[in-house]
Amino acid sequence: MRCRIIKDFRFEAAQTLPNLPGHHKCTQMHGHSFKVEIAIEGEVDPHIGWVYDHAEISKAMKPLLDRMDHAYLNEIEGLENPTIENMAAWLWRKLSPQLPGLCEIVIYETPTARCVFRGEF
Ligand SMILES: Nc1nc2c(c(=O)[nH]1)N=C([C@H](O)[C@H](O)COP(=O)(O)OP(=O)(O)OP(=O)(O)O)CN2
Ligand SMILES: [Zn+2]
Repeated sequence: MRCRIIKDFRFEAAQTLPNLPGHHKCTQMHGHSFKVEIAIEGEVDPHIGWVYDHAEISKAMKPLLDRMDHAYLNEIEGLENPTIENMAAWLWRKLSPQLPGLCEIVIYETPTARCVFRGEF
């Protein structure tokens, strides 16, 4: 049996988007309450009854959340231009070596705006 497991995370962070035209409001520093969904797909172990412990996802995310939460994202190496698209790609590069079956990362920067990334570089 194959299943997709999804774990949600939240963090608060500040950002500017430096590559936008100067008149764009997002060139000003501002903050978001980000939500991240990490999805893993795989075979369910027939004895244990799970793909793998979703605590493994939390473990892999912890150092990344520690860096991003209440941070100015632009100061993090690789996030100098922290659009949600670039943030999703950054997370993918960090997580994929540790999380077999990683299949989708969704980042919400507001309740109505999100990016879905499936590892297609
Ligand atoms: N494709 C992307 N578009 C935008 C991004 C992004 O990362 N990828 N980011 C932003 C800014 O971060 C901005 O702060 C988003 O804030 P928001 O209030 O959602 O901006 P809007 O004016 O577009 O939202 P409304 O719901 O229309 O008020 C912008 N775009
Ligand atoms: Zn923003």
